[in-house]
Amino acid sequence: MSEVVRAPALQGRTPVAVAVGVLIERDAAGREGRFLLTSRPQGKVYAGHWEFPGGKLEAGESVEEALRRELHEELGIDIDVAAVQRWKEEMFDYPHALVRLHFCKVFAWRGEFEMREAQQMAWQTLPVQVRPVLPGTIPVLEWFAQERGHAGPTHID
Ligand SMILES: Nc1nc2c([nH]c(=O)n2[C@H]2C[C@H](O)[C@@H](COP(=O)(O)OP(=O)(O)OP(=O)(O)O)O2)c(=O)[nH]1
Repeated sequence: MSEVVRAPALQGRTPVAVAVGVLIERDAAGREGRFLLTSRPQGKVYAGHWEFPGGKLEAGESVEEALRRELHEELGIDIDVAAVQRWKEEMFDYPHALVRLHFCKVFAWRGEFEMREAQQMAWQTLPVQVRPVLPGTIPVLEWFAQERGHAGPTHID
């Protein structure tokens, strides 16, 4: 994926805004544990690559509203917009699009997981065992490594 640029020269292009949900399990003491990855469905770019669930904002939507809609559409779960915690933003220049990823932490959801786009899901810790991971997902794994004091690889190439 050498053509993917993490810090692009923008050249006047407007990035596509994407809301990304980092669903994290917490223990009784509030310590963060496993996080959810899903595979990109067939028919999409990077089909089969693992990522955090989410998708593009529609007109007039906030990041939180888009995330609520996407998680419902893709996974069948419901979240409260007010409980979404903005975490980080990252821009990626893919061959198919320039995207601005709005990564949000989500700790609470309702409903049973249902893979509505025939994707797969996997609860993971570092190092991530599923592969291949989408390039735009790797920074998140690095942020987790920093937060958690994890040394060594974050995923398998
Ligand atoms: N969902 C998600 N998208 C990511 C991540 N990292 C990353 O670079 N992306 C990129 C891939 C895509 O170019 C874009 C998300 O677009 P998408 O095609 O999944 O969005 P969508 O569900 O709205 O798709 P569609 O309606 O256009 O079919 O963001 C990530 O961790 N999660």
